[in-house]
Amino acid sequence: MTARVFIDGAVGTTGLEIRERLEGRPGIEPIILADSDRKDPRKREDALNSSDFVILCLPDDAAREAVAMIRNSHVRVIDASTAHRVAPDWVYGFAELEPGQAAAIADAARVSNPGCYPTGFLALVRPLVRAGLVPHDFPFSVNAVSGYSGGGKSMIAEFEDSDAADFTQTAFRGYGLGLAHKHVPEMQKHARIEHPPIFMPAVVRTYRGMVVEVPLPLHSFTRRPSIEAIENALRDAYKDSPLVRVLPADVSAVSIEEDAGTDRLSLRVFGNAERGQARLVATLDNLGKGAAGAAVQNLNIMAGLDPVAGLVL
Ligand SMILES: NC(=O)C1=CN([C@@H]2O[C@H](COP(=O)(O)OP(=O)(O)OC[C@H]3O[C@@H](n4cnc5c(N)ncnc54)[C@H](OP(=O)(O)O)[C@@H]3O)[C@@H](O)[C@H]2O)C=CC1
Ligand SMILES: CC(=O)N[C@@H](CCC(=O)OP(=O)(O)O)C(=O)O
Repeated sequence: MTARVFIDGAVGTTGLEIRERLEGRPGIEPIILADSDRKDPRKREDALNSSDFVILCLPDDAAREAVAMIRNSHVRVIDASTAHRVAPDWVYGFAELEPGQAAAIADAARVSNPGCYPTGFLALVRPLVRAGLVPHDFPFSVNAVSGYSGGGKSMIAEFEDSDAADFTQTAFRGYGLGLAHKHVPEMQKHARIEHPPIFMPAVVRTYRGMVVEVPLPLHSFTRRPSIEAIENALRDAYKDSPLVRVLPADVSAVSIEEDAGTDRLSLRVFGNAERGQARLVATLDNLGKGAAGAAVQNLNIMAGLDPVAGLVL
């Protein structure tokens, strides 16, 4: 059976990447509206109600609007936006996050794709909290840098189009300074931690890629876990995953390009045993496992296909 997949927002940054991953795949028929129709509410409503799957690659408000337009109970939705990531009636689309999560996604009618930064943070910390190695009331902090495609078409123009009103030549820009970034509730909820993490994001002058870091003062924890225990917990959590890799910390530097252009997520545990300090580092592509790769992985799981079909490993 061929699955009809409507991509709403197909000419946006994430939508285009999803199309690339679905093109020419057996068992999948992508539905894309013509440029003249793609914002026509009637045409969208028709497409939203006549597909097997809908992937929303829209700003949050437009994603909420699209969900409200769906009347056909057969239609299953994957939302790439922030709109439903902490909604209780949506399944969180991070297959590797919990035992049983892939099965929940496979059965779900509504799946919310994780945010790009939370993907790195949650992959690093959730297994440690689950195993009791880090207390659930620990005051986490997260440092992260992203390529500018993370901000979609408008941020791409800001960095590339010298005619854009907000054109910038900056190399590094820290933001989220009010500590109210839209990804924080999602990080807190799905890590199952007591306090919102202090999130320190930055955007840098490269198109795609991310480095997400979490520092851990192991000496301050009652169980004072070793660096090896932390790394082993992560290895154990992802031992069956083709996309999430735990790599040895045998490098002297980590670069943002490391997983750019792929759908992988790489984790490393650096540290200083004597000082009882660890530095957890995740690399990924904001448009790969951080967006389009995760959406296609979720579609594969929901449609009963090979979970990594169409993905770049
Ligand atoms: N970029 C990234 O790395 C990531 C993005 N996401 C999320 O994915 C979603 C899409 O982001 P991204 O692709 O970056 O954004 P873009 O701005 O690049 O693309 C959004 C697309 O949606 C279209 N659109 C806006 N409103 C409507 C509407 N009412 N009806 C139909 N189409 C509409 C836009 O049209 P037009 O072309 O005319 O502007 C545009 O093509 C967002 O919610 C974002 O938060 C999630 C993870 C990572
Ligand atoms: C560099 C940059 O600006 N990034 C975006 C997040 C990108 C993203 O993934 O947004 P969603 O997951 O919420 O869709 C931001 O910080 O708002």
